[in-house]
Parts: sequence; structure tokens; C-alpha cells
Amino acid sequence: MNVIHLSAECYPVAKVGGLGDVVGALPKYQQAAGISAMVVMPFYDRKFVKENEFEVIYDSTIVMGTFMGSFQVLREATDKLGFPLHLIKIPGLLDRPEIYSYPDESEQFVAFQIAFLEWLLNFEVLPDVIHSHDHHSGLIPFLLYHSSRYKSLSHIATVLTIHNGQYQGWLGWEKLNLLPDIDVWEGKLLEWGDCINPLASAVKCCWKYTTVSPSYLEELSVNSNGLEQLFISEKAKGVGIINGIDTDVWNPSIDPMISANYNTETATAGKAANKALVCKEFFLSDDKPLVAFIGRLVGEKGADLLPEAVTRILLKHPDEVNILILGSGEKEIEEELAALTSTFKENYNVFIGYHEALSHRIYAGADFLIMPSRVEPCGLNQLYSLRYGTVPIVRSTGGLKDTVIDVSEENGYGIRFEEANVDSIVDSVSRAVEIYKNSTQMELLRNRMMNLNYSWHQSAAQYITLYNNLKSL
Ligand SMILES: Nc1ncnc2c1ncn2[C@@H]1O[C@H](COP(=O)(O)OP(=O)(O)O[C@H]2O[C@H](CO)[C@@H](O)[C@H](O)[C@H]2O)[C@@H](O)[C@H]1O
Repeated sequence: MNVIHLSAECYPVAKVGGLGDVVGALPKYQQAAGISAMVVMPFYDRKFVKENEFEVIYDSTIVMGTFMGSFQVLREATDKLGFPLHLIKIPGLLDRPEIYSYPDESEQFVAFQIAFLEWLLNFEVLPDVIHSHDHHSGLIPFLLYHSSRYKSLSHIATVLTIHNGQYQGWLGWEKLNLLPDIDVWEGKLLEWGDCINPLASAVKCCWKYTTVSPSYLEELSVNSNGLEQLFISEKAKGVGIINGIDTDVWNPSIDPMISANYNTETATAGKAANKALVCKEFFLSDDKPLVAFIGRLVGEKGADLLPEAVTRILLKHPDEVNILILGSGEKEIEEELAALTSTFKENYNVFIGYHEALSHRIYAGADFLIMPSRVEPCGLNQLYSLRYGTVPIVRSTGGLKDTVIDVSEENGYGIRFEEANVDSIVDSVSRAVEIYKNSTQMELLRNRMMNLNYSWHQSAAQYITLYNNLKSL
């Protein structure tokens, strides 16, 4: 079995969120399970690329509408990520530092996909499966099956994984000329809602699609930013597979980014040492429960609820709890959260920005991690927090519902709430403040959480079973 993953992100080359974590880990665990898996992603002018050795293994020309230019495929020389990593470089389009948000983003991702297919035409041994991740490579199934140029590749199976159905990569029909010769009679397969919709097209054309948790598969039929009817009609092709975590990277007993390493046996002392340091760094005392939030500051994550929730929590529990936030995203939320530091100097702090090492220090040092997400396809933060013995406080949705059991239930270890609103956040943190007072219970919860197994081994095996079953379709 030979699989190619196509993605805009892959940790540690380029990561904005969970997509990077997954694509940086899943192929490694698939290799370990005995299949051949590699990653192809756009070239970014970033630290990892500058600091590692790459060799040009393919050099050709790409035509996309009126754009014509050269492209190269670069392969990382040592397979240091545990799988072959390839970058597609297109001078003028795919050679920039940022992953997203350029005004010509559509052209960038279309060019990425065309260049990949052009390269694939020259493979001696073709892959069994092309596995697209999110909308950035969502046009691949359509192009494989409905473009005369790629007819010789049209027997290859395609799988799409939806990490986030909110973003769909919409293109106006005027951009149709970017695509190579396509069968215009099949143009409907590109469309959803009067425009070209790469995510919808991938769902229609792929052999199978997966979501990153079973609950998210159900939720897409009810809430998917306009694609609900599509998910209802294509449900039979969908499979929910929960994400894993890369325990080579997320493991408190060896994590080089945290100050004091610890394991299940040494968790109480280890976490206390990490907490003391992180609290010192943010001018907080370490004698109260530390509740943290890490993530993108967007409505989907419920981050807009945080300013009012922080205010009400700290007024309700004066000097009983500390809150620390790490995130970046919508400017208004960033500013509101930053402004609260002058109101609650003693018990609150925030770091606006993206900081990988700090996130590890907070997972290790916090007592609780809050995720008031409106939508959470899987969520990795709660899985990292479980691994680091930090009690997750989560809204009951998507993957959070599938991975966190409330303490009130048998063998529970987290705090769950139903509604994404400020009242529920405040009530849940009040529950956390009470639980924290009982150190024996905290110890028991830590033990329970750290003994859970959310490593990639099981999930990687489920993907392999899915690939094997494609043969019979
Ligand atoms: N400011 C910051 N500094 C440092 N690190 C930060 C950070 N902001 C976020 N992170 C990190 O980014 C990752 C976020 O992953 P998530 O899975 O929680 O969310 P995301 O919405 O990006 O992913 C989407 O894809 C993933 C993968 O499938 C799904 O789990 C998820 O539900 C879906 O929304 C974590 O590794 C977190 O630590």
C-alpha cells in the first residue's frame, strides 16, 4: 500500500493549527504500521526549510490559465520526519513565508494541485491512494476523474479528510480557466452554491471521506457552513476516525520544551514545578488553580465568549483562581483579552501570538484547560491536556464529546458543559475551583487521564483498514 498525503500544513515544517499536527504525525505512524506514506505540501520560506537539506527531484513547467512558470519538487534529504517529505516550489506563487491569507491564495492552491498532478504523470510507480486534507487539495479528485489530461491517473483511489468544514476554499466561476482541460458536462461536480467549492467537490468526487471524529461526521449534516444537504446525501461515503497524538512530541516525560519532565508516578510534583515556572513567567501566584486557554481566537473556538467569561469568573471567585490565555486570531478578541490585564493584574494574563514552546509549558503547568468551542471537529488540545495531566473543561461537541468523560460519570476525568455561552463557562470553572480543593481527587484524575491512550497507533490502523477496503469499491 502506497499513500500520498496532500496538505497545506505539516508540523514542524509549517503549522497554524491541528491540521499541521495531524499531517506531521499520521504518515509516520502509518509507516510504522507497514505501509508506505509520504507528504506533499507547498514550499514555504520558513525556518525548517532553511535549516534542512533538500534536493530537487523534479523540475518542470506549469500552465494555469494565463500563468506559465517553472516548478520544482524538493525532497527532504534524510526523511527526518519519519516519512518522505516533498515540497512543491513555484517561484512567484509558492515560495513565500506565510501559509495562508495572501490575496491570490486560490491561485496558490490551484497551482499546487496542478503541479502535483503534472509530477504524478511522471511517476514510475503510481500510488494506490491520494489522501487530500481539507479544501486546499480538494480539487484533486475532480481533476483526476474528469480532466482528459490526467486520464492515465484516473484509476487511483482518493480519500478526503475533513479537519474543518467551515473553510471550503470558494472560487468564483471566473477562475474556472485556471483548471486544465476538464469535462464541462461534469462541471456540476465542482459546484456548490453558485461557485466552485473545492471542499464540496472533493466530497462529491472522492471514493471515501473521513472526519476527525465520529460525532463530527453526524454534526456536518446539521451544521457545515452551507454543505448540510451535501453531507446528508453523501453520508454513506463518510467515516469518522478520531485523531491521535504524536507521543514522540507530546510526552511530558521527555518533552524538551517543558522545564520539569514527569510521568504518571511523578505527576503531582512535576506539574507543580512546571506550574511554578509558568506562573512566575506570567506574574501569577501558584497557590490557586490555573485555568488556561490555548488556541485560535475565533468564534468557532468560542473565543469571543472569553472576555466576558474571564471578567465574571474573576469577579465571582476573587483570588480563588488564575486564568492564562495563549492565542491569536480576530483583532477585536485579542484587544479585549489584552485590555483585561489592567483590570485583573493579580489573577489573569494573556500572551497574544503563536508560541509553540509556550503552549507545551502551559499544558504542563496548568491545572485545567478550557475549550468552549462552538464547533470542534476533533480537538487536539484536550488530548494534549489529558496526556499532561491537565483536566479538560470542554463544551460537549464534536471530538470533545467523543474524548472527554465528565467527572460525574463512572471513570470520568473532565468537565463537560452543553451550551457555548458565558454562563456555562462560568459554572464549569466554578466546578473546577471546587474540584481543585480536593487534592486527592486531583491526583486521582491526573492518574486516570495520563493512563488514557490516545496515541496515533489505533487511528493510523483505522485509516489503513479504510484504504484496504477501497479496493473492493
Ligand atoms: N497561539 C498558539 N500558540 C501555540 N500553539 C497554538 C496556538 N494556537 C493553537 N495552537 C496549537 O494548534 C493546535 C490546535 O489544534 P486543534 O486541533 O485544537 O485546532 P484547529 O482548529 O487548528 O484544527 C482543526 O483540525 C484539527 C486536526 O484534525 C482538529 O482536531 C480540530 O478540531 C480542527 O478545528 C494545537 O497543537 C495547539 O496547541
